[in-house]
Amino acid sequence: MTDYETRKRELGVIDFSDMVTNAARILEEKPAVLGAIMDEVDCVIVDEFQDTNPIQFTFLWALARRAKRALIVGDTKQAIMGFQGADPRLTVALTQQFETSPLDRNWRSDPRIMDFVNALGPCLFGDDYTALAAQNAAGHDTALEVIELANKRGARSGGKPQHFIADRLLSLLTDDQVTIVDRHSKALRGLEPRDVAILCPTHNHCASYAAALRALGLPVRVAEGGWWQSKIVQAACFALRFAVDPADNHAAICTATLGPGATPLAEALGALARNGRIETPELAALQGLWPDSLATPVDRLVHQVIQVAGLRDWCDWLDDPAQMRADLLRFEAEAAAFMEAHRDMREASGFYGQSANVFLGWLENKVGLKGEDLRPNPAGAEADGIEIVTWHASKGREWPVVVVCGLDHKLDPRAGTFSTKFPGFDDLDHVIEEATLAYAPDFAAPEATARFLHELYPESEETARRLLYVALTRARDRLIIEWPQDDDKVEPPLPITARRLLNDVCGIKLQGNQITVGSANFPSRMTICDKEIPASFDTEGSVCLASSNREPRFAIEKRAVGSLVLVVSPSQAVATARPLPRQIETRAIAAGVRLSGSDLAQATDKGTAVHEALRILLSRPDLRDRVGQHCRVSDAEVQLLEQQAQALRQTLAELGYTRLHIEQPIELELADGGRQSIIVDLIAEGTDGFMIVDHKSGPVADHAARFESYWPQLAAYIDAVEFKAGKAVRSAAVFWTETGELTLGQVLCGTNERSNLTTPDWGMR
Ligand SMILES: Nc1ncnc2c1ncn2[C@@H]1O[C@H](COP(=O)(O)OP(=O)(O)OP(=O)(O)O)[C@@H](O)[C@H]1O
Repeated sequence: MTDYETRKRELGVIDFSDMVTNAARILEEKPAVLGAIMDEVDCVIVDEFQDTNPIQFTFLWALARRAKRALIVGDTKQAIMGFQGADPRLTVALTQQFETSPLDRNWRSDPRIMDFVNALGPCLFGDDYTALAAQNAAGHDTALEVIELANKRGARSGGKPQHFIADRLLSLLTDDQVTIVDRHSKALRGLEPRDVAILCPTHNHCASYAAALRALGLPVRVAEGGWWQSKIVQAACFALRFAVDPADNHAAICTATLGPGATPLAEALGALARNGRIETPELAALQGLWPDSLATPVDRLVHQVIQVAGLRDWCDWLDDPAQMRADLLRFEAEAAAFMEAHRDMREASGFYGQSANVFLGWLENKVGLKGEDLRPNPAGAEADGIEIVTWHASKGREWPVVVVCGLDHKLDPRAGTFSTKFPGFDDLDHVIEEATLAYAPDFAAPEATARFLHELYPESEETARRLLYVALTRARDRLIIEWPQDDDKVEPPLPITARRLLNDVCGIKLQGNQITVGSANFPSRMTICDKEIPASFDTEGSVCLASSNREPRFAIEKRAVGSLVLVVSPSQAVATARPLPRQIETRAIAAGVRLSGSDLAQATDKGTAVHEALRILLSRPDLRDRVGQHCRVSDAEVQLLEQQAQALRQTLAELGYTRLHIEQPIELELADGGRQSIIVDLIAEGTDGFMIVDHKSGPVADHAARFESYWPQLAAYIDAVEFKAGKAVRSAAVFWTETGELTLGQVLCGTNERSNLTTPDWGMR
């Protein structure tokens, strides 16, 4: 661990837990920082407090205890993140030391579900359990249901639990009599797949239930995250990183080992150690994209990377090729979205520039937001499907109909895992200082492992109780419990399962059409399953809920897709009908600026900074003092850019253009059905026409030749400006920021006709 810490320091990097610990340390050691933050905060609110681990707590506590007001919301009954170091005793300690106001009402569930949960509560949590009074009226339909399985989950023949659940959901969804209360209108309406969730203990369970539902043509949303971690997406990310920085060894190793070549890790590391480089065809092809990759727009670069690394073909060799292709398509779509996202929007969320690394940071940030990591469904039109989530991921969520599955899953402590131990929580200011890390070793001899695991059983059982509580409290209208066969194990240690908790701890009994808990009876619909696979699976495919052939109620309506609209960017135009100006002259108008800041490593970042600085200096010279910090450029550079802005203004005025339109957006519909969305850096307006100026931040040697190569782009701007403004563009210019020169030419054609406005010829430049 010490070596790890030292190495991190040497490399100047931090890991995820450092982010929280360092932040907490800064607040502790630098009162001025804490003061500056707290000056801006009126109230600190922490939700889902029971899942806060003590490291996070130290950070949040530093804020909360100095806040003018603090509100902490949590429920120890739902503390299920122990594996991340959360300790429910922290919540208990807090409730003992501060004023609390218990929540004793429930606005979610049908009272018949709540009565059942309230009967189980004291069995699971003892006297600490506060019954929640249901606030909603009882519905008209069944609220509790049990599906009792005849087979054990592992039985080799007959139907599996997922078949019976899928079969039951199919009948519910095709029965017009089944209704639920619409959350918004409060009116009764028919049940739809999106109203239903299946809660499973593990991701593997989720996958098997999804497969069974799909086999019956039921639409499914496996709401587990995983797109970002999908093999193809990770491979694409690393390949992209490598394409913009072939010296990035980490990206090289990951691309070589993850990607199509599947080089063994030892081999890749060996090659790196011996030769300082790994040689694979993919890496060679990716390296070939460099250094052009630094200046290629990200969406185009992503496309090139996928092509040269052969990622699309590789999908066919992976498990679930359709899913992989869908994942990869989303990656491409995200690159396009990144390019299209308005610069201000990106910058507002802290992402400057358009480089590949900024894109990956932007994407990672986006994926981290709730609900953004879902994998696209390869079949499409599944957004309205039945959701399948783990018990853990169901926390905080709710659905009209919830099926709780996998009560037979073992929740025993596991060997080879770490846990955090805290001696006490009396002194909330110093909880972390006494903490220790405990490890449950995994020995070859099971009895040796068992000795260590033995003492973890009580804690695991507590967690199992809370997990069960979370799962049972997600339903609004109908709670369906899959009731597995017992495992028949009688010798201790008995496995910890939710089923055993319900049987042995709560004393649940299933009798006739009711569930009995102690002396209380709860009416419930009982289905006692056969051993055989349900008949609906014999006629596989004949049920017409398949995504391509589903009734409109189950899917997005089927309709012809209109012809695609081409969105065109003039910077990609490679040809124009407009003749090149006959005379092209270049004038030096100011000193050149070449940004040197290490913050702006990529060519595109530098270009963005120059454009942004000129935009501000031309349109809001009064904000000059804030340009340096905003654009991450030095004072000396701001001064040069300011001189350039003044020189531009003056030169344009001398040419007769006194009114400037800075970064003018223009949106056009083209005659051939395309759309053009452009931003012209500078449109200068004079009495009898316009001059357009485009800033270029790269080096320039042959001005006239470069002007000519940009001419299709400038011509597209001219067309657009003439069409929108109805006045002629008299001249066009490129302002080379690196040299402070202006290259300009007289525009030869007159006012454009709308019919002339067509998609510029574009392709790979
Ligand atoms: N005062 C209220 N009036 C009507 N409906 C409410 C009210 N408060 C909450 N609800 C509804 O009750 C449901 C549960 O609310 P919410 O998710 O905030 O509860 P919670 O305490 O966070 O639940 P849990 O911790 O079990 O996930 C939601 O559908 C919410 O819209």
